[in-house]
Amino acid sequence: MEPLLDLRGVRRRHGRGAGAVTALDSLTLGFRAGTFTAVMGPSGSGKSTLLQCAAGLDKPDAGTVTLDGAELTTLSETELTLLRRDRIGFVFQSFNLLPSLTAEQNVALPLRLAGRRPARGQVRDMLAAVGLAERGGHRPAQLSGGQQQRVAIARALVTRPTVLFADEPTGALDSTTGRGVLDLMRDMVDRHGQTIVMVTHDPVAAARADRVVFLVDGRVADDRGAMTPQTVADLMTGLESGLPTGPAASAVVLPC
Ligand SMILES: Nc1ncnc2c1ncn2[C@@H]1O[C@H](COP(=O)(O)OP(=O)(O)OP(=O)(O)O)[C@@H](O)[C@H]1O
Repeated sequence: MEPLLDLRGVRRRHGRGAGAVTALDSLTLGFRAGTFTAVMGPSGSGKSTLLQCAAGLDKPDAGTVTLDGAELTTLSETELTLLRRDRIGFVFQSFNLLPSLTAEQNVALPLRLAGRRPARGQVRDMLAAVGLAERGGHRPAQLSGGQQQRVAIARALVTRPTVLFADEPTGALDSTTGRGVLDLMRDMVDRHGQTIVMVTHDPVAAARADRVVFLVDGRVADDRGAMTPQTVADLMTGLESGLPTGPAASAVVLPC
């Protein structure tokens, strides 16, 4: 099966001259429809840059990013804006809800920005799908962190995006609340065939995914199917110390 999202030879450098940093180094990765992928790696390994390039929020210096047949790197700014608006959902660690709007208004925002009047019940159904049917009239300050992240997920999904990107979606939540948000994302994949790519530092979160991709220095150091939290943690320890450890050690490809 062709990947729904395909990055080929993606290179992204930040800064100029001697201080320039290679965040992504000829990275090639494909993501199939209806799968939940976790992206892990040491700090500075390029995880956020990967998400930003894949979501059309940042432009690679070289290589291609293709989303459902559309080659992002060839699109004009206007075309890219429309593609991001209609086909990409993004969830951040810090929720990024508008504080003056109710949960319902926050969820309706992407539709309104697209000039679309939400269909009757569309926003309420989305809030119900994330377990917040009764909270539509609440403002973010009246909701817990976990509830705010659910609103952010509802807002990201209301346009029925091709891919949902999540950058540390549980990073600001306690473990119980975080588990609830992960249950929700898992459910979106299992029941609705949503494609999700999530950056996380948390082995427990990564273990909820179908696949775990490990980055080191902007390259894929390992790429696995579903893993246990312990195996993820062992692999991460090996990558962070620069030495392979644990049962997964034989598959770790360390950078030269
Ligand atoms: N706007 C920027 N300007 C300069 N350097 C940047 C910029 N964004 C990222 N970098 C550098 O690019 C590299 C990759 O950064 P990135 O944020 O993608 O890594 P990350 O794996 O998401 O890190 P973390 O886990 O700490 O969030 C790092 O060395 C970072 O310092």
